[in-house]
Amino acid sequence: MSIKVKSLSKHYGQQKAVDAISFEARPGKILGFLGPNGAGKSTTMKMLTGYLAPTSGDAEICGKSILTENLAVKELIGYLPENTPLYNDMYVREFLSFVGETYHIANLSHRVEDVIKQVGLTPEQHKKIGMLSKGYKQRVGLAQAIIHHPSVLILDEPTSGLDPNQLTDIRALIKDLGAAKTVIISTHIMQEVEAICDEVIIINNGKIVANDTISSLKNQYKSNSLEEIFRKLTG
Ligand SMILES: Nc1ncnc2c1ncn2[C@@H]1O[C@H](COP(=O)(O)OP(=O)(O)OP(=O)(O)O)[C@@H](O)[C@H]1O
Repeated sequence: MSIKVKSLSKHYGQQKAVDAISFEARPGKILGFLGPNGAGKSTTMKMLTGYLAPTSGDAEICGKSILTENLAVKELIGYLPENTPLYNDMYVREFLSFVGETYHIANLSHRVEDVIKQVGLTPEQHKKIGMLSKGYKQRVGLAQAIIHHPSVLILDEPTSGLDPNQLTDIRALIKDLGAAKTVIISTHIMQEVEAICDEVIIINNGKIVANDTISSLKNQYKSNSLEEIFRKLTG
């Protein structure tokens, strides 16, 4: 298992944003992390990536604890946060080199070259990040998430606000990356889940209400519509 979440919680005052959730994720699978607004998806992702300390519980990323091996965990994970914060005044290559340096990547200029190709940034590679369209900014976000060859990718709504062409490209890229890595992706687009995810977790009010493959959820709820199942479990 490359991700093992053990009774993880985050409380904000009285509110249990994430309430003792446990789940596992393995390599070669894309796990869809679904739930209504405010369900606790981003909070969970921030805890797994070491950006937010849990109130209780723990998680292991490739055997390393998020509580005690925070630095090792950051090296194992590529993270694309919601509303990707990027340095708008930096050029694409400059930014990716900067990120690469923080990971002490050998042959960095080659790696930057490769990652630019991989995410389809070649035509825009000489621009400042602030000049890029949303879809290309998202590609820069993905590039910074994969530059250090992480085993685990955590992507928080990576396709929100993209046009249909960009959407197709980014989904294909995520699917491609998912072949060798463990990928967790949060999204509100059920079509996307059907297109790229192998398994789904549905979270509601900080608790897991479903954790299964799409086909077995459909069987269990006797419905062919993931949207309908989502509404049933979270409405
Ligand atoms: N820093 C914070 N302080 C207080 N409450 C917070 C904080 N961050 C998140 N919350 C609350 O925790 C709950 C879970 O938020 P979270 O952002 O994890 O939800 P989400 O499932 O990612 O939602 P969305 O789909 O809208 O992105 C929400 O009720 C939110 O208001």
